Amino acid sequence: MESTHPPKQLDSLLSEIPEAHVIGLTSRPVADITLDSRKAQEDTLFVAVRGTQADGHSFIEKAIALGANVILCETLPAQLTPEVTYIQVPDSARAMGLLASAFYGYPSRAFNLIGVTGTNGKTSVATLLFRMFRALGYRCGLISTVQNQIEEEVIPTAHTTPDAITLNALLADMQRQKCSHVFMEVSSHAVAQQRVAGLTFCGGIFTNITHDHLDFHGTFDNYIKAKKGFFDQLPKKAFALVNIDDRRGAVMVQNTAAQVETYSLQTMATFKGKLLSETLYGMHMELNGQEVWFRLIGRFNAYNLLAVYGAAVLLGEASEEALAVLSELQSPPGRFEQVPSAQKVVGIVDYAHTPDALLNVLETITHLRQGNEQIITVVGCGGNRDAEKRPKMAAIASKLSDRVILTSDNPRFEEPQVILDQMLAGVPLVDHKRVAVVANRREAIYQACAEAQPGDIVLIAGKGHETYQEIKGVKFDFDDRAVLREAFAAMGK
Ligand SMILES: CC(=O)N[C@H]1[C@@H](OP(=O)(O)OP(=O)(O)OC[C@H]2O[C@@H](n3ccc(=O)[nH]c3=O)[C@H](O)[C@@H]2O)O[C@H](CO)[C@@H](O)[C@@H]1O[C@H](C)C(=O)N[C@@H](C)C(=O)N[C@H](CCC(=O)O)C(=O)O
Ligand SMILES: Nc1ncnc2c1ncn2[C@@H]1O[C@H](COP(=O)(O)OP(=O)(O)OP(=O)(O)O)[C@@H](O)[C@H]1O
Ligand SMILES: N[C@H](CCC[C@H](N)C(=O)O)C(=O)O
Ligand SMILES: [Mg+2]
Repeated sequence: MESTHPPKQLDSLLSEIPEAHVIGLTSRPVADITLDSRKAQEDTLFVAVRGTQADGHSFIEKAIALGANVILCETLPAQLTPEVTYIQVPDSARAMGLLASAFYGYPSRAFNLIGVTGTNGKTSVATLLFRMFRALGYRCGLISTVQNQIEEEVIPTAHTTPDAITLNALLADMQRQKCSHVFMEVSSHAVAQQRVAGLTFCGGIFTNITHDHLDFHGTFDNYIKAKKGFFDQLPKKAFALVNIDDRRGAVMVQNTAAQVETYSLQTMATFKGKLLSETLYGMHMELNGQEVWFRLIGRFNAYNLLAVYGAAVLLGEASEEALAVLSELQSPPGRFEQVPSAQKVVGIVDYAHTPDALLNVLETITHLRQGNEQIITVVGCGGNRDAEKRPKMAAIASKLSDRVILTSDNPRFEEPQVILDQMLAGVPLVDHKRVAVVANRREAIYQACAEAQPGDIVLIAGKGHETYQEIKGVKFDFDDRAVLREAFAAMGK
């Protein structure tokens, strides 16, 4: 994002990073901060970060050639350019977070900032909170996988949690637009890469942790550490609201300074819920003794609703009013989104792209099925992402569906057939006869519709709200909901 912010003096920023070793002038203007050398301009501060593909340190000269006057780095170049100021720090990503926050005038201190972390449920919880607080009359901001939003204004995004500079620029916009509450997803990548360093949160929420992103974190322990890192950073005044039914819930908050509060469907907790009954249209729950009907379904959504309710109460909202608003809210786009058909086939598009999410969604569908209707699942796994989840997701799909069509998700730079072979390897031999492989996602959805009889349930999993399919660096238009609707119509279903 290009900065529209007034220049700052470097001196005033340096107090954020007392550990820094500085070479060169410190009384000079900083017009912008960037971590991409290609975006450097006159008076830009360039941050050299070691990434997964490249080392930002190798682009220092390029940034200077484009006008960068300050370099923030971990290792000094062998040759220093005389007119340039070098700031050497042990962790440039972390220093960047602190500087970005100061550069934009500490926007996160201007409102209530709530971060949501966990493998699944972040978008659901953050979006429900955003919609709920707007309905309660507050001016709100949202930072999520689907989109960023300031009140009515939608700002497209490519990340769940943007980099520290983009993020602080966005938060500064939210401050300018007088938001009082901002709800954001905090991905594990974001914590590991220090994208949220320097932000002041007034609350953190932990939904759950299950298998995902082992390609990036290496081990499950590292993945847990990344998520826990978020709670370790919370200030004393903040709340840390955790799902205590998750095995790792207690670990998340063992070193936090924040006030710990819990939610649960199973045990004593600050916010205790019970799922009383559910249909395809909603569920009936008890929350701290109050019975409420919600428009969302699935036990996983009972957890999400508890988290949202708990956060609202911790933010000072009256319990009855909060529940009244919450009971009217619909699921976010692509989360258990139903696509109706004339012949009463039940179409469901869901963003389940982890083993746990797929299991939850299929268990919910199994629980809701009335009799002999078939469950037909179309699912794939993304390329250039965790490969270990592929056989697991296929195994879950084949165990809990009558018919499975394995297909492509976003292949990115991988060969679709290689991903499909890895998925198929997880399907027990006895189940192979119920599993088809159709690499083309559109054809796979059409095949599922062709096989569906009235009353059957067709689940299209993995891409939810996404409106593209990414193949070899190109994003082609593709929307599961539109294709499913089109397939139903084409077949007169
Ligand atoms: C794995 C990962 O998180 N990658 C992110 C990371 O890129 P990277 O570490 O690979 O960067 P790199 O290409 O190695 O380059 C290193 C540094 O050199 C710089 N560079 C590079 C080239 C050049 O000419 N000049 C230059 O200065 C780059 O700007 C970068 O600072 O930093 C980049 C800049 O912030 C991100 O855009 C990029 O996101 C990529 C596109 C991505 O796909 N990320 C996904 C995995 C992600 O972050 N997902 C999470 C959500 C996951 C979830 O919860 O399900 C998210 O929060 O979105
Ligand atoms: N609390 C939950 N527990 C387990 N599964 C959930 C939960 N909430 C949602 N899901 C499932 O996970 C999918 C993704 O949900 P959501 O988008 O809210 O998660 P997320 O954490 O934001 O994911 P991402 O990491 O991609 O940002 C949903 O489509 C649903 O299948
Ligand atoms: N935030 C997740 C989204 C995965 C969505 C799925 N459709 C895929 O492309 O793998 C990721 O970047 O891993
Ligand atoms: Mg999300």
